[in-house]
Formats: sequence, C-alpha cells, structure tokens
Amino acid sequence: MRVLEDDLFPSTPGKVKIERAGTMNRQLHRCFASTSTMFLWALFLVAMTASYLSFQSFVDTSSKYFAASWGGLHWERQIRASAAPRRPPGSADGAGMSVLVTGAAGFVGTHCSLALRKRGDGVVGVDNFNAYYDPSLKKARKALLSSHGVFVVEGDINDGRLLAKLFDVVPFTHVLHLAAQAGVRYAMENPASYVHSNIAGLVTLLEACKDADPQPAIVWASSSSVYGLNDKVPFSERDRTDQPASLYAATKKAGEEITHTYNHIYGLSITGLRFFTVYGPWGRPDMAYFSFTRNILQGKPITVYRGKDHVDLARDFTYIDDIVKGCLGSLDTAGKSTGTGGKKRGPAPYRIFNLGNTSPVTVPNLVSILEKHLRVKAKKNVVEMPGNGDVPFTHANISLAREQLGYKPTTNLDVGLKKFVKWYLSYYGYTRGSKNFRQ
Ligand SMILES: O=C(O)[C@H]1O[C@H](OP(=O)(O)OP(=O)(O)OC[C@H]2O[C@@H](n3ccc(=O)[nH]c3=O)[C@H](O)[C@@H]2O)[C@H](O)[C@@H](O)[C@H]1O
Repeated sequence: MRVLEDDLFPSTPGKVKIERAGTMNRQLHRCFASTSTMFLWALFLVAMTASYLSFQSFVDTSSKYFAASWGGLHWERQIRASAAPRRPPGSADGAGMSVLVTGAAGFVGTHCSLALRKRGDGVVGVDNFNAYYDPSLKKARKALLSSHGVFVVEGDINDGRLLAKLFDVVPFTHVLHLAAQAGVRYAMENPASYVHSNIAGLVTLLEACKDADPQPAIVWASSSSVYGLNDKVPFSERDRTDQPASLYAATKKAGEEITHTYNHIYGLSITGLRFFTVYGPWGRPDMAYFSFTRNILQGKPITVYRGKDHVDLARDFTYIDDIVKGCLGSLDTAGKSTGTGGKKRGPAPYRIFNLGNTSPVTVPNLVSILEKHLRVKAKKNVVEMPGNGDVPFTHANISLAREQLGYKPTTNLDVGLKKFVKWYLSYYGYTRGSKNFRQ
C-alpha cells in the first residue's frame, strides 16, 4: 500500500533516504510551519507585484490618453490646412484633390504624398510608425513631408474613431491606401500582423469610406505577389490569381475581393494597383536591394537565393518615380464613388492594374549592379530558395495601365539603383575614401 511518504518523495530509488515515522512527523511539522511563513511571504510578493503592474498599466493608459496624438482644435486646423488643395485658380486640371494617404510615412506613401503636394493637391497622411523596420527612417520621412507642408497623423487604420474624425473634419475626395504589412517572407514569422493590417485594417478603412459623405474614390496597393504560382508570362490582369504562394499574397488577394464587395454594395470607386518589387531612395530596409547594400558596405556576407535546378530568381524591379506616376494617374482617372449614407446610387468603377517595369532582372544581376555603384565586391552565399513564400520570377504586362492611365515606366534598374546608392550613402553618412567606406 502506498503511504504518505511515497507521495512526498520522488520515486527514483536511492536518491532520497526515507526516514522513520517519528522523525518524519517532526520534520513535517517544521516543514508546514516554514511553508506557512513562505506562503505569507509569497502572498505579500504577489500583492506587491499586482499593485505594481496595475499602477504601471494605469500610467501607461493615462499617458496614452493624455499624449493622444490626434484630436483638438489645433489638430483639426492642421488637418484642414494640410488637406487644402493649392492649385492656382483656373488651372487646366481643375481645383485639385484632397487626398488621405494611409501609410504616408512608408516608402511609396512618402513619395506619393510629396508628388501630390508639389503639384498642388491637399494631402493628409496617417501612419502607425510600427517597428517592422527602423521607425527612425519613418520619422525622417515624416520630417521631410512636414517640411513640404504635409501633416501626418500618428494613428492606425484599425482605429475607426480616428478615421471617422478625419472624414468629419475634411471631405476627402480620394484615399490613397498604402498602409499594409509588407514583406513576403516575414509572413511566416508574424502571420497575425498581416491579418491585422491587410484584412482588418482594410475593412475598417472601407467602412469609414463608405460612411463618409461624400464618399471618396479609393486607390490602394495590391501586389504582384497575387500571381503566386502563375507561370504564364508576362503576368496580365486577366491571369489566374487563386494560387498565392505566401500569406502576404493571400491577404493582398483577399483585399482585392473585399474591395470588390464594397464597390458592389456601397458604390465605392476602387482602383487596385499590383506593384512589382518597388525600389529607390527612401526605400524599405527589409527589401533585398536595401539589405544587400547595407551588408556590402559593412563587409558582411549576403544570402542570394537560387531557384530549382540552379535557376536564378528574377524580379520585375520597378523604380519608385514610375510607381508614383502610376499612382497619381490612377487618382486622376479614378471616377467618382456613387453612394451616400451607406447606400449605393449607381455602379462605380472597379479597376485593377499592374504597375511593373516589364523587364525582369535576376538577383545575381541586381548584386552586380550594386557592386558597380558601390565600388565594393559582395561576399555572396548562394543558397537554395527556402520554401518561405518566394516565387521564382515576376514579369508585368502593363498594357492596361498604359492605355488607361498613360503609365510608361522610364527608369531601368541600373539608373534606379545608381540613384538609390547615392541616397543611401548620403542618408547614412558614408563618404567615399573615408574610413567608414570599406573597399
Ligand atoms: O512585388 C511585390 O508585390 C512584393 O515585392 C517585394 O517582394 P520581393 O519581390 O520578394 O522583394 P525582395 O524581398 O526585395 O526580394 C527580391 C528578390 O531577392 C531575393 N532575396 C531576398 C532576400 C535575400 O536575403 N536574398 C535574396 O536572394 C528574393 O528571393 C527575391 O527574388 C516586397 O518586399 C513585397 O512587400 C511586395 O510588395
């Protein structure tokens, strides 16, 4: 029969000596006495920790509340000023637009906001400045925008109250929706962030747009990745997009379906743009051309993925200025939303365009061009492409965008990377010939 001692001690024979009953009782008594003291101490510690944590969360919540980065009369004045078009009266292309740009402190968002502002349109930005990549780069972009009179609200597209407030303050004519969780391979590390931004955030934004009066026309960033395993080249908007290779691609494809629903039910004017691997100055540090540059300059190795049967991977790399022209062309030709009070009054445009460069370049070629402009040799590790959502190649057919938007890319990868390298060296303070420039 099992006795108490058996339960109190481990079953491994020989490790603990089983004592006789009398000694055991005394031991147990002492043990319980010290256990109750320990229990009281533990209670005390738990109480202290709990009160510390609740104090911290109070400080946190109240500081968030008091430091809320939006709201108030001064804020509203800034929003109105930033949203006001400044085209000269009587200009050929009308009075100008008021555009809400989401993801304004992002790569494409910053360039588009600047271009809109420069030609006299009103722009208000929204960005949550998340830490997917170095937020100081996003802050620097915000400062650049601010110096050109573009106000960027620090807020999330999942914040329906903020969006409603913005539409309350300004009757935006257009929304350029670029806020998203980007990156193909990161989706395996943090899948929830893709659902949060690219699905939930998109729906919150569309709800705000459908409720707005007047409803804005929406132009938003889809992705070349929706073509997934499609192997018909070049990729045309009519090709199949039901075989995504990554969760990122799947959320962008879902975005195309979701925006279609809002177009169909509420009469929102929708234009989805399938961007093909956009690069250039002020770009995204998580992308290959950017991280390769950083590593090459720091003398660190780079990993170059290679496809099946040693075939090089290739991308239809597209320069940012060409993408900006495509975005502005889309805004200019968007056509109006037709709903009011959440009700559709007639059919509204629903469009999808490829914005690519039409000349794919292999990744090893990209590296050679970087080496040339940096004047530094890369230390390359060539490895088989891991099964992480990558596709072997992309190649855009841009006939539709050419016809309907006047889209005509003019910058090849060599010229574009030269401009990028120039920006990179200056932004990160490299001086050719100095110590920080390894050759
Ligand atoms: O068109 C899009 O819709 C997407 O474009 C971009 O994705 P991708 O085309 O995958 O760009 P990017 O990461 O620069 O990799 C480029 C190449 O380098 C290879 N690559 C990458 C990293 C590495 O360490 N080694 C490597 O060989 C890699 O295998 C690939 O062949 C955007 O990030 C994405 O947000 C989305 O907008």
